Amino acid sequence: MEIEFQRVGKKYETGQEALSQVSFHLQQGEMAFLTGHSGAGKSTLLKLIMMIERQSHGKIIIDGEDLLSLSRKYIPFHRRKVGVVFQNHQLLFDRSVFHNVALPLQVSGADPQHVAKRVRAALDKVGLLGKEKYNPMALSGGEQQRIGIARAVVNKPQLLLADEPTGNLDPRLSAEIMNLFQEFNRVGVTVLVASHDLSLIARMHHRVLTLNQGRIVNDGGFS
Ligand SMILES: Nc1ncnc2c1ncn2[C@@H]1O[C@H](COP(=O)(O)OP(=O)(O)OP(=O)(O)O)[C@@H](O)[C@H]1O
Repeated sequence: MEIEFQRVGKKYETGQEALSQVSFHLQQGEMAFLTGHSGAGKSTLLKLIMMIERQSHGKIIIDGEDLLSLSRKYIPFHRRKVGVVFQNHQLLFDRSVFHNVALPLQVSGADPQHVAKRVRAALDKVGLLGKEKYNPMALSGGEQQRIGIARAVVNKPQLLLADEPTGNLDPRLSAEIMNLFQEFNRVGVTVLVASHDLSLIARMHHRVLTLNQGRIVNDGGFS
């Protein structure tokens, strides 16, 4: 899935200008990192892609569609094409690993056999197939994050977004999580990861978009 930002700005109702004149183009199947100081606008940029927020200026084209031209009714369809991973993985601790991963499919009304097949395939990809019946609470932080990733990919999204997905993890687990993203990218998924872990980003050798006070100040490879 292709993403294009053309001079995008976002001003919140509070008057806070979170993004300004942001332009970039992420090709179908590309992987990139988004970095910058706290408050630089990383989460806002991801929220615009997910249509949780709407831009105040400029144009966002995703999968050939101008997001401003999409009506409210279309938002759930748009979101289904995008998998999202958060730092605090937002798991339900009163449900099993299986049910946590199944959630997005159940919301879209898929039949139970299809759900079971997709959930197992997603758990297999993140190395948690043997733990489907566990309560997420019984799993380690790294494993919990992998449940979040399985849930993000269970719909087979063409685009995977992550907001500080390694925030609470040690360096080894963080590298494992990043490798997982890389594997999804290898099979054609477009991946955009917001992170402030510069040393980890440097080791991944992907494109890096750097935000500073809402503006892109660098766009390039990490040398
Ligand atoms: N809903 C909102 N209403 C008003 N201002 C907001 C809102 N969300 C974010 N902001 C402001 O917009 C700016 C960018 O915030 P954003 O969360 O996008 O940054 P970030 O780079 O993701 O930061 P962090 O790494 O701390 O999560 C900040 O000044 C923030 O306070």
